[in-house]
Amino acid sequence: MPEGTAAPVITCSEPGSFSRGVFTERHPQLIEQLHKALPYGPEQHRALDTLLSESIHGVIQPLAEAAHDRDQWDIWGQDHYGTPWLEAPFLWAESYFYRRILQAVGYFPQGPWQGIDPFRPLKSAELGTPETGEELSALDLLATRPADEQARALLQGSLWGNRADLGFRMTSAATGDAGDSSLIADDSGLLWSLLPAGGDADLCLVADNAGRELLADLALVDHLLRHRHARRVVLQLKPYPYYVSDATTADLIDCLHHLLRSQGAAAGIGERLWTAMGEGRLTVRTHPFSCAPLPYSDMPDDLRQEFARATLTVMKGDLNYRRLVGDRMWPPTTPFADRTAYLPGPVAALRTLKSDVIVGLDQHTETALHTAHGQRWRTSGTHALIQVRR
Ligand SMILES: O=P(O)(O)OC[C@@]1(O)O[C@H](CO)[C@@H](O)[C@@H]1O
Repeated sequence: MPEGTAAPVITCSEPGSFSRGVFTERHPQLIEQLHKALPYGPEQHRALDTLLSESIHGVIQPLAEAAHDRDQWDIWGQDHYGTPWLEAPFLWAESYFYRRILQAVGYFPQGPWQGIDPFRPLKSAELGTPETGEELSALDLLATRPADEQARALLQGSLWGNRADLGFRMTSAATGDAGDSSLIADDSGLLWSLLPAGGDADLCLVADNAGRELLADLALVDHLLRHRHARRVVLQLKPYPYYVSDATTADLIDCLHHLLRSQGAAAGIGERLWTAMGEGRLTVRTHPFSCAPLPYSDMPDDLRQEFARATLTVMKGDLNYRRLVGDRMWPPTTPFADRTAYLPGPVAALRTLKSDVIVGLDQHTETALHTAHGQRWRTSGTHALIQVRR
């Protein structure tokens, strides 16, 4: 297939497709939750409902005249404004939907709601769940195991932590698929060969969700720094709330406080990471492109240079995967290395499968998955992958 163009772009136009269900089933539930999450006034409630109705039945409207990023979105949206939401590229439309939620609740303009994350109540609730507590307690036992066993377990924790995505769980709870988990591609050996213990690696971790997933990522980062699998870690977070539970700096701080308030091994992780930030061994970046409705192949030069400096870039989660390989219906056997060749430096994807995009499988694996699960394995979050290109 010719580079980058031939596979169909995923849109929401097909009735019954996963992407259409995100707009027609998941988003109404999300807006319902947002109405209840914070004591919004009538204007905010109205704006949320108007957005929902526009996104299902209407055409894409531009951002408000006064929006600080109106010019940027006018460029990104020039091919899409005025067309039905459900016909626009899924990646573009979903990303813009989240930007419009922020407009509806008044997140950016000066005023009483400036900077109030509409998703924060959902994210905070997750940090207090018994499941989160159990996962942190399990770190005590893990700490008694040999370092390489800990490393492998923490990598798996970070990978499967991606299933704890709040947007995804709105529609997955009813599917009953949760027990059927498996790893459909496992390049973890290659990943560890790029991050040997006692080495000098610079790791760039492009984070995904806050809460449980970020806690698992932080436990992994702590181990990598402690055992010198990495000399320095750059953690890329979102500059503002996005895709329900995507991690911002505020979410990182919440997670660090949560770790510090915990008992045992978890508290130690919090303390070491706090120190590592103070010493510059763990740094945080919030590049505006992290919330762009575009694939990483369109990234600006400064971000490209950031990835080029890293010994390894690890991209967490489903959305990052869509942006990394392109949100298209690729033949599943398309090589991962081909789809990521544009990215300077080695890259790893750690992802549970929650959308239709998939590359890098061998024919036998794809056939077996299809025979056992139909198309559900692509979107149900029951399967995961670790794919690495050196
Ligand atoms: O990036 P994440 O958190 O792993 O997943 C984001 C996600 O829930 O959002 C999209 C649908 O809303 C899907 O691509 C994906 O399942």
